[in-house]
Amino acid sequence: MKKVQGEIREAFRGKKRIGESDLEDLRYLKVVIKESKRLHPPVPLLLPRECREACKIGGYEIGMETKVIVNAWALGRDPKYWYDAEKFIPERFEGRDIEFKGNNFEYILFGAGRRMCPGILLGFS
Ligand code: HEM
Repeated sequence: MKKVQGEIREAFRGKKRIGESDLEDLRYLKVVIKESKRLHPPVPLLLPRECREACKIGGYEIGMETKVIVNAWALGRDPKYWYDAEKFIPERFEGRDIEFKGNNFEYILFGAGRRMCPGILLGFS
């Protein structure tokens, strides 16, 4: 909290007006938000999806019309992908290119692929 407050005060000191582009400078705030969302994804079980055709994922046979629910909450806390997974450590995102845009499957707040959330820029930009 102290660190992120310090960053904000430093970035906006003496400024009378704050615009959206000023937020780009708040790098630590951004990783704090990312870390909060890792531990507490707003949609923890994403949306249920149904398979249009049979497939195999991670060694499991998934039949046609099977409902699949992705547990984003568990992925965000999986020690296979995150060190000290249960701890709040925003610094883990610093200098690493982990985004929520659907390419890092351990961090898929908005889903992934063709049916991922179209509201992503409204929800988290
Ligand atoms: C923090 C905010 C939000 C989160 C975490 C979120 C998360 C999600 C997730 C996980 C999905 C399912 C993606 C998948 O199955 O791969 C989804 C779908 C969707 N979201 Fe969002 N969403 C957010 C905000 C919004 C907003 C602001 C809008 C619209 C203005 C929106 C519209 C939709 C729609 C229409 C779909 C269905 C897409 C489809 O099935 O093709 N979402 N969202």
